[in-house]
Amino acid sequence: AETKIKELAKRIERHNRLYYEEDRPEITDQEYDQLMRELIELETRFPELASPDSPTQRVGGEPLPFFEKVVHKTPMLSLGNAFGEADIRDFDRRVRQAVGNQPVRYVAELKIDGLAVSLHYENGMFVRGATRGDGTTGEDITQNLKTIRSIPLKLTRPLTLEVRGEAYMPKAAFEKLNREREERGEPLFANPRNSAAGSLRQLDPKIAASRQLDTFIYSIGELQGETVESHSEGLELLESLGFKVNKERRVFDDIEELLAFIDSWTQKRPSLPYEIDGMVIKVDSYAQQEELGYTAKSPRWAIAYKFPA
Ligand SMILES: COc1nc2nc(N)nc(N)c2nc1C
Repeated sequence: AETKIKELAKRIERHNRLYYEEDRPEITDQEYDQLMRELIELETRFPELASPDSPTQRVGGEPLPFFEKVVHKTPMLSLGNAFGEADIRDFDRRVRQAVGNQPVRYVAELKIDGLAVSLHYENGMFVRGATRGDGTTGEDITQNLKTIRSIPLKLTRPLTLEVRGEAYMPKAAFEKLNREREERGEPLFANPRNSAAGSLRQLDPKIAASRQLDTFIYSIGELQGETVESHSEGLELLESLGFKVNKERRVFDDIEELLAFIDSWTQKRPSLPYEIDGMVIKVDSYAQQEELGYTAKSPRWAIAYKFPA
């Protein structure tokens, strides 16, 4: 049975890759569902042979009676806001003052309009995921997060770490979901952010599994034994570990070019397949981030530029 389970899992993973990443499935949905049913049946008969990163984890198990609480090891902070160019220049001035006029490199990233989540891995295995909650205590939504295919169940290396990012619903999935709800006479979701939040707060993971949710990971927590000097390197490491990291990020040594980049995204925003509500600008150097530190609720080394509503 063990070889059968391993072989079935491999076949299903290959079909997942063909379907989700290369968009060229080789088998019909019915054949795929048959393979999945076989694997679920074998894992039910031999639970000790079911691996935690089995593709059956993606379909969601039994509904939970309630969500456990999770106390975040380090609080999930919010970002200070900038509403215009002047605020960004003020931020830049404050940063340069605080680091004693060393050269400063920034990373500018898209600010995805979704739900902040924290993902905890032990020896490379996804063990727990939680919502931000009030920043200190969130809800354990591990079962729901396991159904999001862009969240790796097993990293490419057996590292123990925590990462944070945004879970979101692509615009197309949001529109399709609302069309289906309209046909069923159900209330519509107001926007992709609400539908992502609503989907991840369901006690029944099969609902989250049906909602085509996705993620972009944007920060890496404490990490033993790795020497990563900057945020941009951290994002490269996250990609190499198997996380989905947004590609529309760029580093800047010059604030004028950064401002032009922000302007360009203000224009290009409608063309994105997901909603963003701004940009996030971060000091790239971890050493400088340390020097800058935090206020009671936000890092001094980052700021969120909010697009005009
Ligand atoms: C460092 O803290 C953060 N970084 C972020 N980065 C991006 N791209 N998007 C966010 N929403 C975000 N939020 C926080 C609290």
